[in-house]
Amino acid sequence: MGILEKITQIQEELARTQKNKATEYHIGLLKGKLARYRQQLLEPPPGSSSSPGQGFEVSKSGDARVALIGFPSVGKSSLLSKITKTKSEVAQYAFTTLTSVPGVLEYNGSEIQILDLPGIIQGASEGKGRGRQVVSTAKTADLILMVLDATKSDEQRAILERELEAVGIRLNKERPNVYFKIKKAGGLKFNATSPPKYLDEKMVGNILRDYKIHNADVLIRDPEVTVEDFIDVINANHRSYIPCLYCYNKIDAVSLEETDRLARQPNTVVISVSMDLGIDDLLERIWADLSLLRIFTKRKGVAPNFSEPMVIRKAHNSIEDVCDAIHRDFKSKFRYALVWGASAKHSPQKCGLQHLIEDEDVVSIFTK
Ligand SMILES: Nc1nc2c(ncn2[C@@H]2O[C@H](COP(=O)(O)OP(=O)(O)OP(=O)(O)O)[C@@H](O)[C@H]2O)c(=O)[nH]1
Ligand SMILES: [K+]
Ligand SMILES: [Mg+2]
Repeated sequence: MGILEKITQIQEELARTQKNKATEYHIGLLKGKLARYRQQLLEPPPGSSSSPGQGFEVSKSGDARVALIGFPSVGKSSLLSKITKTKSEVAQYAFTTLTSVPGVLEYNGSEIQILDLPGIIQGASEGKGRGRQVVSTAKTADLILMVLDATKSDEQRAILERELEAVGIRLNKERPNVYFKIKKAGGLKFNATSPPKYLDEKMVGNILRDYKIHNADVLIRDPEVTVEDFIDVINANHRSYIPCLYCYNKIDAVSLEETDRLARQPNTVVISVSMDLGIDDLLERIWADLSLLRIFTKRKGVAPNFSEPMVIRKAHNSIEDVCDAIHRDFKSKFRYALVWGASAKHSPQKCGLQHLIEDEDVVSIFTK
């Protein structure tokens, strides 16, 4: 039996198994198997050196990467052509775009790479169309912009989410708070900081055995961790946690009421590329969701250049991170920094490597 059939078989079994206390261990095991087979499906065939995304790779450039993901003809290429200087072919027929087309969005002094991609359809993660390459490319993005057609049914959103889920992408989700370490001996050591609601030692042991893992330390640090989350922890190397912004295009073709309903969904923006509606709002949201910070570096006696910020990630916002971004061994020469702006208690504040900066701070670094 091929992997695809095995996957279908498990999905069918999951669908017909009633969820209750007696079946929960079996369901957990099935979910673990399903994740294992999906992973095999994504691995390149033995002997080939090609990665699943091959043919699509565009080198990363700029401060961050945004991937446009959506069904055919929702307006991905129209959007790329609108917000960057790149012109990607636009047409009424599906699958106009056949490869990845990069463009550069200049925003807040930063350069954001926008990747226009072919449309994907249901079954993409299993290899339909160019789906596999598209979803693998999505994995490399700092933000997924899911482009949806406001005139189409609500179902499109859920179908696309499932396709991305199937290749190990987790949208708008934190990595599960679980400590997991495979050992050489000692059996399973299962602990939890407070009683987990959806997991226990037997469940975890069953799933791990199916993965042929017999010795491991498991510490569940969050009682809300589910079976799916735990399976993600086992497969951590193949999981990407990526923010997703849902963007409904073509609102010119639906009623105001419908536009309003769509706009109220979480993490959602509504636009019309052809009527130029909502584009500024979209760019603002892209910027916010990328969690980037601008800092202006200043040399002694010279005013900072406010048109050319240095762009770093909010999650890595110490002076040490700034040094690392300038040069690999810059911090070995570091003496102190002077900081002006929101993060400074007084202006300027003299700071060490651990100081955390905020958006639009001005920083002067003094070296040995
Ligand atoms: N009504 C309306 N039509 C739009 C809008 N934006 C794009 N379109 C039309 O939608 C069709 C598809 O646009 P594309 O940009 O080629 O769509 P795509 O998502 O790149 O399509 P594929 O590359 O085939 O996946 C074209 O006929 C566009 O003119 C919009 O805001 N409103
Ligand atoms: K099209
Ligand atoms: Mg296109």
